[in-house]
Amino acid sequence: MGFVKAPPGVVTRFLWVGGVYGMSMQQLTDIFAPYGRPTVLLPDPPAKPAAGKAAAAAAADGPDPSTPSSAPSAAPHASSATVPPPDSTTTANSPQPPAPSAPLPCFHAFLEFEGEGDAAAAAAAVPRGAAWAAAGGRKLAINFAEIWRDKRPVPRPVALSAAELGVPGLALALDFIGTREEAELIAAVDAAAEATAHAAAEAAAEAAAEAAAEAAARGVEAAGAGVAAEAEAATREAEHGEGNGEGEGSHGGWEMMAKRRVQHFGYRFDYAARNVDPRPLGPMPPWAAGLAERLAALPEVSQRLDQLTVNEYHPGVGLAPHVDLHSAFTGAIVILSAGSHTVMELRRGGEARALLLPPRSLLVLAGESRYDWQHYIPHRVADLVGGELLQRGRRVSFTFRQVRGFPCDCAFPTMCDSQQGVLPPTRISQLPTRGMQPLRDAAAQRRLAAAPGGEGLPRSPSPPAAAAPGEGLSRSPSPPAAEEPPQREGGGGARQQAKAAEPSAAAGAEAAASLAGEAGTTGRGLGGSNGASAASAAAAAGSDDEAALEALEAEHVHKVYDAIASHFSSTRFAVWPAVRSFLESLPPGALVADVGCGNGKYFGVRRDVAVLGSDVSSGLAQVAAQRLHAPGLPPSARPPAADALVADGLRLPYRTACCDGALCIAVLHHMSSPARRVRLLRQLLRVLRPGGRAIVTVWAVEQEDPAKTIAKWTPIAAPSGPAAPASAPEPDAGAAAGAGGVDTPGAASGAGEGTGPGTGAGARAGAGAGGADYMVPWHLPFHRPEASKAARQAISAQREQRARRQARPAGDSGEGGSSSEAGAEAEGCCCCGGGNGADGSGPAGPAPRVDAAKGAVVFQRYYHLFTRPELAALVEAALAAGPAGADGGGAAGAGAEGPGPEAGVEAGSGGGGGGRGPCGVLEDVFYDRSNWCAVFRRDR
Ligand SMILES: O=C(O)CCC(=O)C(=O)O
Ligand SMILES: [Fe+2]
Repeated sequence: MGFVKAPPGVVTRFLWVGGVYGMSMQQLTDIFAPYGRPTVLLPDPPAKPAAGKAAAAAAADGPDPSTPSSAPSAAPHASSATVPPPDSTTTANSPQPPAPSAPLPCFHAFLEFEGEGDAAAAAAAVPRGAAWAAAGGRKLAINFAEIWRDKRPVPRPVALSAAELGVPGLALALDFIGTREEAELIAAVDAAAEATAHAAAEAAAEAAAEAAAEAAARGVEAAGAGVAAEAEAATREAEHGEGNGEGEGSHGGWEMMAKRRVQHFGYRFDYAARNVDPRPLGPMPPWAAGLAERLAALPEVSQRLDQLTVNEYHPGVGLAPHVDLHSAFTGAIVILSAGSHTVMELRRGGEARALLLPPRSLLVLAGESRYDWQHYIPHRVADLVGGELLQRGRRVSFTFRQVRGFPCDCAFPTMCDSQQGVLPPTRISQLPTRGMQPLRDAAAQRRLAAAPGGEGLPRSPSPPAAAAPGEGLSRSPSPPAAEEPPQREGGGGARQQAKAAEPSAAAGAEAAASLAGEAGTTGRGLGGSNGASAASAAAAAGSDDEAALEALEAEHVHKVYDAIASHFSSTRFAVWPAVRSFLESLPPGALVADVGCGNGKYFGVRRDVAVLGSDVSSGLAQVAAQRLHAPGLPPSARPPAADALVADGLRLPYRTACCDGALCIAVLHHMSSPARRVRLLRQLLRVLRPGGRAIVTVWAVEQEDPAKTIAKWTPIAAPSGPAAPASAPEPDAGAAAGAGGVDTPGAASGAGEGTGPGTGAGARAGAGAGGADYMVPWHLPFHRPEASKAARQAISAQREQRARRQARPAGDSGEGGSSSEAGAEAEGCCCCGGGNGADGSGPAGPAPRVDAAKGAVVFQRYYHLFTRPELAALVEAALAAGPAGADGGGAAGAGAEGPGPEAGVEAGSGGGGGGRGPCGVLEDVFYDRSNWCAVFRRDR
């Protein structure tokens, strides 16, 4: 226990007084006597260099690098500022306390007062930075101090083998390489760094000459001088052979981190962005490639290793706790130690274990040890291992990994960034400006462009042409542009992302503040219910007003997915077993239409099947397209045989009968009327060839965890009455009914009446057999880059709506003025967009809103939840009606689909099969984790 300066703002009864050297204790007591006669406490004498400075360092291991220091902000001073506790101050370390009148041998002392008031008065009396007459003209520095209890951890026992450590998936091989190879490897990385530095210096010199010549030619002397000076600075920097610490890495060449240096080969890891730069750096040098191959062949590894990070640690330097980003690297992490031992610790939850990594040893982190435990190296100069003190020397570690192109699907979601695990931020990723500065000037850009292996390296070969899975398929008019990573100008895509993220957070905050202000004026809070204006959506949902339905879906499905595409995509990666087994049931070489493909997560599930993905949200189609051309894919990886385009599922731009299979996963529930659902299913039937099969999944009314789902959603009451109870007819009833044709969908709004065999009620069953409509929120966190735009839009939409409401004559609450919902809007609800009929602004239910408490922009998505019989009956109805266009003539062969044909069916013409009965069969309907799934086949 001792004392340290208190953090700013903390007032205690102790004062830290600097500048006391040569004063006596008596003098100090006298000066401060007017404020309560404090006791003077002296700090420890400086520690004697003992057998163990290192021993002390090892035993009093520095605080865990990841946890905030147990001492307050002045912890670095702890050892020098430490004094024994008051009762032993003058005995423990100073057996001969100085006489009261003897000059003090220390530069600072501590004063203990009776109470905080006395200490505060004394502190206030000391002139800041000026001579103080009462102290004999000395300048005293003054601060509050507080007791520091030494909470430094006792060093934990260090395991010597993987078995002893006992973390599954971890393997340690001792003496994996010999001393000669060890020396060669270290020499190779040093040489690589030197070569890079040299080349960069030459390039910089060239650039400097070029820039100066250019400037001189232009006769702009001043500018020329400026450019030349910059270029010269760049040369100097390059000559030092180190990056500028801002992550301008290259292929080889040391990058300076705070305390250690790193080099990257194959791909560069950007510590500021905390992600791998997807652009390959070029082939690894032979020494690294050879080693990578050898390691890859180990049974514990068994995977290609295409990325190498070399870390250099000097004694006292460690590494903060982290998991290697799941989404960036796949499979095992392989670490070869050279030059010196170190101790690596692994921790999970409150548990931590330490393992000795001797020089020349090989560590493999796989499975649980790689995905679920953080690893780190305590910052020490020596390690106490089995009672023996091992001094650390320069350690160079070689960490080999495989870059991953797709989100992680591991079984350890806690630490999985792909699965929304909470990754503690690293120090570097929190630095406010680092990694965001644009490259300073053209000369420096040229320098980087010219550096071998640097920014100017040719990009990975242009992505292979996407598979052309069918003849005569029309693509979206403008193929989706690759979204990320942006072209970077020396600064890197990650920097741009980081930059983009900053204003978004700011915009979020600004948005929140702005709304908070407005909330004040309306007298309403921010987080209110959406129920009020959800009713306006209900006016459209389930009705037969086609324009209103389209507008509802545009607002509450398409626009939302466009706005949240990349965030949504980051949460969608798990391949559903049911969909996988459906895909596996298809013949090799099958062509599959993935209608509403979202981020394209089913592309490539089967490498011998071509998937044609389409989505009405161009945002999601872009994400899916990016998957095909992802620069993150290692060059050797074959992209899946797939393509992505923007298309409306109700108007699929494909030839009739061209697909062997169809996926329609989590799409049908976004269709806002029974007729539109049947239309979508009939489109699937149309593109299937006879014998082709489809799987359709929808959200079920029977949610597995209703408290976390339905209870949080906003129900939309059907305009013509409440949804039917779940006691709907068994599928067979609907199936039987379906054979007789399809009723007018308008009739379906008579939902809840129940349907029975012989009523020809397939579509009617689809409408009302227990299903229910909801608005389901999506929270787009402020820190997402896309949140900035969304927040601004949400705010301006809300302002407009408010303005419209205010402009309305008093008492006019709109069309629905008599309803309580409209009433609520008329009061000026600021938490939801309202909008619809109430102010004639369109189809909207709740508009996106900024929720300051949740730190997110909240969107509302329209969903229709299904019962089993309802889904079954809907499919039966579509089978009975036949493929889209079958009854409308003409359109089917044209490869394009107008609304006409369905209109015929919807109008009740039914019997698309020309009275020949259903065109196929419903093979199965089953429940899978809150979803109903139907598999059906087209037979003719
Ligand atoms: O240097 C080491 O041993 C560990 C390196 C590491 O964990 C990393 O680079 O992610
Ligand atoms: Fe690591």
